[in-house]
Amino acid sequence: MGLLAAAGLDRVGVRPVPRVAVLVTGDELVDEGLPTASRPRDALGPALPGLLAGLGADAAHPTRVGDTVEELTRALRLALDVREPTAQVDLVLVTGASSLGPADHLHKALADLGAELLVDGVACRPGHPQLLARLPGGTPVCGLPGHPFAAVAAVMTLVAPILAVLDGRRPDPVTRCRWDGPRREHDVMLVPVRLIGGTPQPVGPSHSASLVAVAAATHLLVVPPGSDDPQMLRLPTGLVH
Ligand SMILES: Nc1nc2c(c(=O)[nH]1)N[C@H]1C(S)=C(S)[C@@H](COP(=O)(O)OP(=O)(O)OC[C@H]3O[C@@H](n4cnc5c(N)ncnc54)[C@H](O)[C@@H]3O)O[C@H]1N2
Ligand code: MOO
Repeated sequence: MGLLAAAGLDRVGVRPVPRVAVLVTGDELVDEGLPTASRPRDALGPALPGLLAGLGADAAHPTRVGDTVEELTRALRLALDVREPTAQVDLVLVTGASSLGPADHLHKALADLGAELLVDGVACRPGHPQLLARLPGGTPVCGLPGHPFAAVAAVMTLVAPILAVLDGRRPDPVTRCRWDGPRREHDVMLVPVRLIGGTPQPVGPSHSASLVAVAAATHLLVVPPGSDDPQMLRLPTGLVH
């Protein structure tokens, strides 16, 4: 504002920050205490608002949704059925329901709502069970994998460009680096790294179920099969702060 005033600009165009509804599925998830193998802590409810804020979006309070198609369909309807114009959402994210397991109900819920499926799976690791659909009113829905690092990878590659468009921003220019680290034979590999002296260094073993490596990283490398000059995506600080 100070810069605008100093430049003598009395009128400027503004856009509202894109609003995102986050629906977290998973009856096995717990919200306090130490996790066990069968009862993991919900890591995405706490992680996504900060990560999305770092990408320029407002995702206030994630909603926990039970693992039935009826509950998910109802939650999607509720997220969209907001009368107050300033509270309407521009994008809906659903975690942990886009794969093909018995508790993965997003495909069915979207079909019941008459949504158009635009992307159904992406050839990347982690994060392949991600999807993009458009609901009849036009609102986009992204399905994010339940594994926390896989979900962050999907946010950085699928959700971030959608937010940039909703926000009227140009996509960030593509930044590349040299890379002689691991890559996959068939899928794009997403590797959390720290930039040290301009060179990307992997931040230890990264597993799709763990946020440890990506929380310590500054960038995510997008390494296609056979590539030695992958694209670097800068991770917003919101993931760790
Ligand atoms: N039949 C198939 N099954 C699976 C496939 C597949 O292609 N076919 N892909 C596997 C991969 S890879 C991933 S990733 C997962 C993603 O599936 P979902 O998105 O449906 O996620 P869930 O199965 O619900 O969860 C996976 C894992 O992550 C834990 N989880 C879920 N939500 C959270 C959260 N908010 N915080 C922390 N941890 C979470 C959940 O308990 C599971 O352990 O699908 C595979 N299966
Ligand atoms: O998308 Mo899954 O992460 O590849 O574990």
